[in-house]
Amino acid sequence: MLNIRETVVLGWAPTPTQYRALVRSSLMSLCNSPDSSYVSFFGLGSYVPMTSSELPTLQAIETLSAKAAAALDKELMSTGAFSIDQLMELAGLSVSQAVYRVHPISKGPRILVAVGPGNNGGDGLVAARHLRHYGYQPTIYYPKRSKNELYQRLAKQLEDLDVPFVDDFPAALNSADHVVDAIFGFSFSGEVREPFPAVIRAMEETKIPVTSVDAPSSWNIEKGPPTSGVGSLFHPDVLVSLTAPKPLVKFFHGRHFIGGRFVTPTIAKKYDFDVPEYEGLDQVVEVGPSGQKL
Ligand SMILES: NC(=O)C1=CN([C@@H]2O[C@H](COP(=O)(O)OP(=O)(O)OC[C@H]3O[C@@H](n4cnc5c(N)ncnc54)[C@H](O)[C@@H]3O)[C@@H](O)[C@H]2O)[C@H](O)CC1
Ligand SMILES: [K+]
Repeated sequence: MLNIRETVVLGWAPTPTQYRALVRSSLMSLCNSPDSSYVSFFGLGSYVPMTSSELPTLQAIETLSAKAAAALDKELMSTGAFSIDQLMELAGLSVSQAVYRVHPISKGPRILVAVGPGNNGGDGLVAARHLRHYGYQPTIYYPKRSKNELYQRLAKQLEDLDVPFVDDFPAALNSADHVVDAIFGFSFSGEVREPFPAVIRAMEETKIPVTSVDAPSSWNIEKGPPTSGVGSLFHPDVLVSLTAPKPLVKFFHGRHFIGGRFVTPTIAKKYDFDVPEYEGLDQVVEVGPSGQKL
């Protein structure tokens, strides 16, 4: 959409409704810009009478709390009639597509995937398989292997593709071109327990780009990065929010994608978020700071 200055230059006279939309979208981008003093400088809000509900808030992106995300997951697998395998396959496929977009093979094929003990880790295992089929060379760090049959099958599928599993994450980082952080998602809570503190520290310090699955691991789902200690300096370059962003996104400043193309309009309405506009075959949509499609 054109911004206010562009419309003035073009000499186009907007109708009151169009003007209102322009003011709103300009305010939205200004509010989300690092220099929000522009808002008062232009005094845009005073040109058109706007109700308080029309005025954008600083963080307009729609988010799902950890509790709501877990309830939604449960609902998809009960009334929604999905199996966990299906959801995880689509979640992992989304992650693989986001990695393909931000880190094409020409930037380096070696993808180190850090896999946690729960479903976030499962998304990472699925993403690694797709990345392998795209021609990348994934390596898996999976220190807390689950006995659950689903994860065992996902690991076997990778072994059958000769994808290596390694025990030393910091060492593996030395020969990686990109990292996928699939350690913890929306069920993470408290302080990071062993053996993951060293892994989070390595991701804090590395210069290699990191893509986090659903949440930067170690961040509180509502409050973002810990104020001190492990994870307080962890700022991944890319985040793939699954189904809908979690509240922690307001602390995230990198490239942000939404994936998990399986939500029905009815479920989205019930949980009060919009399904993003996926294009064509895409399993991810890149969004800006206020959740708008880029
Ligand atoms: N609908 C969707 O969008 C889907 C998302 N998926 C992914 O699933 C995760 C949530 O998975 P869940 O199994 O509930 O939990 P996590 O993977 O986040 O982690 C649980 C795991 O971690 C351990 N743990 C928790 N806190 C700590 C800690 N402080 N230190 C060490 N370990 C910890 C806990 O014991 C468990 O073992 C979601 O984010 C998406 O990525 C689904 O794949 C598909 C549907
Ligand atoms: K993660």
